[in-house]
Formats: sequence, C-alpha cells, structure tokens
Amino acid sequence: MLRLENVLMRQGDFTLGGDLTVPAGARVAVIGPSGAGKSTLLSLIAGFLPASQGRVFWEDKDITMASPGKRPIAMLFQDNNLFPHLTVFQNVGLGIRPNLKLDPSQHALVVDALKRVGLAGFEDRKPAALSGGQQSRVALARVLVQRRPLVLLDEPFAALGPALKAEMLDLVAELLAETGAGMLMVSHDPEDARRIADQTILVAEGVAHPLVATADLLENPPQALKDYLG
Ligand SMILES: Nc1ncnc2c1ncn2[C@@H]1O[C@H](COP(=O)(O)OP(=O)(O)OP(=O)(O)O)[C@@H](O)[C@H]1O
Repeated sequence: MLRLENVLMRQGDFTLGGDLTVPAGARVAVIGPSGAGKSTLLSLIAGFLPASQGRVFWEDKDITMASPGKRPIAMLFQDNNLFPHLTVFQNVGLGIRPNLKLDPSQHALVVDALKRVGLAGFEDRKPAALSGGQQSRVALARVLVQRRPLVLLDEPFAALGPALKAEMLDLVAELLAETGAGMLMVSHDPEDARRIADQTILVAEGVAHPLVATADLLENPPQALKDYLG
C-alpha cells in the first residue's frame, strides 16, 4: 500500500496537493488536464521530486526522504529509455545491476523476462534493429527484472499506433497480474484507463484526488475533466 499523507508538491510556482492511498496490487490510471501535475505526482512517488510538506509511506515505512533506488518502485518511461550502444540483454540487465556484472541466477532472470515479453532470441540485438513495439517490450522486461511491487508508467507506448498500444497495455496488465505488482499509469487517453485501470486518480485544479472507479469517473466527469475530454 502506498500512502500520501497531506503531501504538497512544488515545481517553481506550481503546487499540487495530495492525500490518498493506493492499495497494494491496484491498477490505477492518472488522468487530468495538461499541466495539471500528473508527471509531478509520479516524480514525487518515484522520489525524483521531494515533498515540500507531508509524508509518503510504503506499507508502514516512511519513504518520504528515500532516494529513488531505495523505493519499491520501477518506472517505465515514455521513450523507453533504451541505450542504443547496448544489446537487448544488457539493456534489461541494467535493471538488476547498473554495472552489468550479473551472477548466473540474475542472468537467468533476464532471459526469463525476455521470454515473457515475447523476445526470446533477441538478446544480442541492438535497439535500432528492433521495431517500436519490440523496443517497448525490452523496456517492459527491464521493469519486470526489477521485481518491484509498484510500477509507474508515464504515458507509456504513446509512440505506438493504437492497435499496438492496446496490445502492449494488455501485456502490461497480464504481467502485473502474474507478479501481483500494482501500477500507476499517466495517460491522456481515457480508453487506456478503461482498458487496464479499474481505478483512477484525477489530477485537476491543484489536487491529486483520491482513487475513484474509472468507469464512474468517465461516465460522470467533473467539469475540469469534462472540459479536458471535450
Ligand atoms: N522543473 C519545473 N520547474 C517549474 N515548473 C515546472 C517544472 N516542471 C513542471 N512544471 C510546471 O508544473 C506544472 C505541472 O506539470 P506536469 O508536467 O506535472 O503536468 P502534467 O499534468 O503531467 O502535464 P502534461 O499532461 O501536459 O504532460 C506545469 O504547470 C508545469 O509548467
């Protein structure tokens, strides 16, 4: 369980408040108008942005001051964040050890993760020799090997076409169900939320709101969301 207790996040003149709980294993969309603070919320949770007020808990542990690497979190970035000069195997291995000195069990973990995302046999390729969808799968395998209980996705797969994006979202949901990890996913597309997140955090007008059922929110959007959805 992740808990934000009266947290205030500050980016220059911009402030965002949040007092909310994300249950373990929940799949949650983060939606709201452009500039409302969705990425700010993810940065705070990941530990890239310090809270200027309030506390962040994971289970019973206060992680307000914990560095990103010490948090129970893996992050999937919009651009996949692959290193072009490294092989697929190495790009995934980085998720376990940045110096890539893997012991045999860690080696096996990478091989297994690549198998689970459908990339067995691609270990020695460089990212440039992969399609966009395959590159996303590598990034997803890197998230998997980290074995963290909470995965943060900031507009994942935005560069992919709609059919491929849907396929990747389904794969994310399937892998999360296997591992029991939870997810927070920023998306501009309410269909993404409907597809894999049964709960949603609305970020609007300076507040990251507590979780509500995605279907209810999208059927009955508050004005700020209505304006944004059009
Ligand atoms: N480093 C920064 N310094 C100052 N202000 C910032 C910084 N980063 C973001 N902001 C401001 O904080 C606000 C929230 O930005 P954020 O990126 O979290 O919004 P968002 O909801 O993710 O937007 P989008 O949907 O457009 O990606 C914006 O007004 C932005 O201009």
